[in-house]
Amino acid sequence: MADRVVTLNAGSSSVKFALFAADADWPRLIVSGAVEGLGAKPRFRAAIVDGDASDRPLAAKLTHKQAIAAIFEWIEDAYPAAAVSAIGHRVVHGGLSFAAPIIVDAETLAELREFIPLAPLHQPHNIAGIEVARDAFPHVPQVACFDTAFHRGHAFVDDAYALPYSYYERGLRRFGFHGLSYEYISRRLRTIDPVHAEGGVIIAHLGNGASLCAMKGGRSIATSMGFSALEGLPMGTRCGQIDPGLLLYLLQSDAMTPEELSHLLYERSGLLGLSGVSHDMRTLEASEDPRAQAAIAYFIHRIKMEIAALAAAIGGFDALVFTAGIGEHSPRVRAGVVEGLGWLGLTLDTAANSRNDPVISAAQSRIPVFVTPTDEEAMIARHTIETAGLTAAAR
Ligand SMILES: Nc1ncnc2c1ncn2[C@@H]1O[C@H](COP(=O)(O)OP(=O)(O)O)[C@@H](O)[C@H]1O
Ligand SMILES: CC(=O)OP(=O)(O)O
Ligand SMILES: [Mg+2]
Repeated sequence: MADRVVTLNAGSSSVKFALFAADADWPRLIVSGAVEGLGAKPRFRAAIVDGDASDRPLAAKLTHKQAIAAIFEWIEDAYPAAAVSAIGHRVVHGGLSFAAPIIVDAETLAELREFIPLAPLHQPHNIAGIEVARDAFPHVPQVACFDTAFHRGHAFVDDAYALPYSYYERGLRRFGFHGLSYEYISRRLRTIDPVHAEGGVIIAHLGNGASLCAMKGGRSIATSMGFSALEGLPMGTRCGQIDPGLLLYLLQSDAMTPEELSHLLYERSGLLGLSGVSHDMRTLEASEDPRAQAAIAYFIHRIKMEIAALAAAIGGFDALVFTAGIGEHSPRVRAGVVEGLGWLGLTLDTAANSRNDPVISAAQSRIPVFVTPTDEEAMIARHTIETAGLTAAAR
């Protein structure tokens, strides 16, 4: 039987998982699922490809570790014969040290813990995933796949903050995130539109976390996120671009503690903070509250501004791609962005946009606009198969 690979993608309130077979040119999905609603009303759901689906509530106070343990129990129950050959983890921060996927050992795990303050919504849960997986499958390689890796190799001007140079040398620089998603889209675009894929491409990954990536020849040149996953676009609960002077003001004049400030910026800001209604775009779009509408308008405005800035970083672009929850499913946000960039030569096909078609630009648009579903799980599986050396055995 072909090797089996499990992937884990642990975020602030959910843990997504998947089981893949390593028996083709590209990982073949067998089952995908998630524990969602952690901290509120957690649910477990799983769907077997061409098979049954399950969806059930879980205990209210479930921790991330317990959620991950429940996922492994389910996999072992559902697939007792499926020897798992490797487990791949999305790890959002790899700092300066990790520019490619690696098999995790005790030393790397200790190093990954050092990045927890740089990604407090993700890194602790990513590490918990590795720990639980190691306990459940002690003899199976655990592969860490980094969100930051795709962006390593940026030029100094796209990597630096204008602090004293010694800070740059210490690693206080712009890392960028969502790299597994960008890498996947970069590969997909090569099959969808090979000509434009080699040119300047801007990808808008608009999910709960949101960022933009400017690529050339399929490689990341610049991105809107920086040292942490706070910079750039406003997000579900994160602030995005902000004046550092304002943070100093909150620390000094409001006497906020660093913990309070962190909570404000990561969990009480963004769409939730502006609207006072929700972090969730679907809820905001359905709301008649003027603040919900203002939050959407702000989101669209910042996306337009950041796209124009990234366009300057790569000397103009030949294609725009929308992906992730909002990018794939919100005609309203995409219309706001594309119509707002009409001066750059983008023209929307309104009907195609309302259908979430793969191409939403009009025939006369100078720049084509795509809607492409992302697949971080498949990218993790691919890296895991390669890093754990399963490819040759599987083919
Ligand atoms: N049909 C839709 N219309 C508008 N927004 C949507 C739709 N479906 C999903 N979204 C939004 O996508 C976001 C979640 O994106 P997703 O990529 O799943 O996030 P995560 O970062 O948790 O992986 C939420 O704001 C959600 O409301
Ligand atoms: C890095 C990041 O923001 O990830 P997510 O979109 O999964 O929250
Ligand atoms: Mg995500």
